[in-house]
Amino acid sequence: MSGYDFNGLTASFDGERVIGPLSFSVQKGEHVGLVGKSGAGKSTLIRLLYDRLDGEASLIPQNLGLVNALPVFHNVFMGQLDQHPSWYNTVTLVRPFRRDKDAVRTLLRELGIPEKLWVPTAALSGGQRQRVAIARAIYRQAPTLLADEPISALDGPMAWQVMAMLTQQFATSIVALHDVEMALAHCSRIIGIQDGQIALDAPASQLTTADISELY
Ligand SMILES: Nc1ncnc2c1ncn2[C@@H]1O[C@H](COP(=O)(O)OP(=O)(O)OP(=O)(O)O)[C@@H](O)[C@H]1O
Repeated sequence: MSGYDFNGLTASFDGERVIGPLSFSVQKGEHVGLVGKSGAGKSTLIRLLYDRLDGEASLIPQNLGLVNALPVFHNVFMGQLDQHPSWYNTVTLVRPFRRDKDAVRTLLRELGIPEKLWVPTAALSGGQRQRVAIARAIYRQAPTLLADEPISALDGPMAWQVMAMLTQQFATSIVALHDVEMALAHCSRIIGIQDGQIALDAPASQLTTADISELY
């Protein structure tokens, strides 16, 4: 894979255009930070990109998409559901295999919540739930990450650690971020969205927070 060409992206709600038409390319190895004010269209764009990548990407949606009644282990394992035969997934629901338990426990340890392995996600805090969705995305082992505000519920040091982990684990990423400084520190390229259009597209190394603040 050398990268992705996204052409003619559009989205409308109730007949009103909220994205595009816009086009851009992402090279393998790029870590793109999507920034822009609330309502600019970042979440809608992430969903469009996810549809275009058709299963090739790991997704961390803003609403997390966890199954509250199931333990953390099973929520993380879901990242690989489509990579196993159905008998394997059925057995895992009742009696998970040791190698999967070990792999998920290791991930949770890196994310600071190893003791939550068998806790239903309904019983977790917002930041802990967010880390379960992050673990599920990493567990999928896709080459590319699409994430919508993946660190919004994490405190400073954990948010920093998770962003470093995500850019290390995924060869390529496109991540919507409210935190402009975090985007500048962890992303190689910044795309600014304004009213559903690309208003800024530049290497992070050439931008300051003041450049980006013009979008808000
Ligand atoms: N399901 C929906 N039905 C109708 N309008 C929607 C829907 N989802 C999003 N919109 C509209 O589309 C526009 C873009 O929304 P979107 O959630 O993509 O913005 P965003 O940049 O991700 O905002 P935030 O930073 O607050 O998450 C907004 O005007 C919003 O009101």
